[in-house]
Amino acid sequence: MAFPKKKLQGLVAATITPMTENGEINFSVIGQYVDYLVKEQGVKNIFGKSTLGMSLHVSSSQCFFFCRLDQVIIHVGALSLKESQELAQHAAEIGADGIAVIAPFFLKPWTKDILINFLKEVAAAAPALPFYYYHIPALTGVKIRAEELLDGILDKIPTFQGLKFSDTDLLDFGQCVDQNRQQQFAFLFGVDEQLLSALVMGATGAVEVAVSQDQATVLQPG
Ligand SMILES: CC(=O)N[C@@H]([C@@H](O)[C@H](O)[C@H](O)CO)[C@@H](O)CC(=O)C(=O)O
Repeated sequence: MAFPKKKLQGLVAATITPMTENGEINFSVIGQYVDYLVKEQGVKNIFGKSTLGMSLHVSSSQCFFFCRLDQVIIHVGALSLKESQELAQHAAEIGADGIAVIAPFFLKPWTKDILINFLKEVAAAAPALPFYYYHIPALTGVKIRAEELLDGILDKIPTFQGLKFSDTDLLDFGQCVDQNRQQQFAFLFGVDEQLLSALVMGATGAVEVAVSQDQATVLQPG
């Protein structure tokens, strides 16, 4: 498959994970939630199993399937490589448009090569899907600069298509953009407070929260 596929740009909504009072995923309200995102907020792209959706704290081997959207990117990061690969395969099976992965965050990769090898193995599990690296050092504790990671990344991960950059280091972000102008990468910014600056620097889009806490509460059952 030739990459890039459809370039991911503009608003990409990070989604919540609706829960029942018993702590189970509430699949029954997902249709209503998607209606809200599409009709009320004009959302066309989503980032599922996001940080906002507390994906790493929700027990589920299943990805949600959202239809009626242009692109659905599913986060498949996990501490175990095998689990991450299974989630990547599952995302491919249910028709996701791309997968994203954070760095493993307990026993951390301490060099770029170790991190790249982990990401490469996950990407290889879903070879037809565009791959995005989700850079969020404040939560993973993995401080390898995104600019360093992107250097030569296509040689290692041919499906690499972009970066979700959730860090306040705008120098790093700017270098990622500047040093990859020849590529068709998506640069999605994830720190709401710095979005304007990031857009000026060349962000192609943003992963943002498209639902307030009040609205999220409305989606919970009685
Ligand atoms: C990592 C994170 O949670 N980012 C938030 C921001 O709204 C973020 O909470 C805010 O900018 C921090 O002040 C959103 O962009 C949603 C998001 O990117 C995600 O859930 O992955």
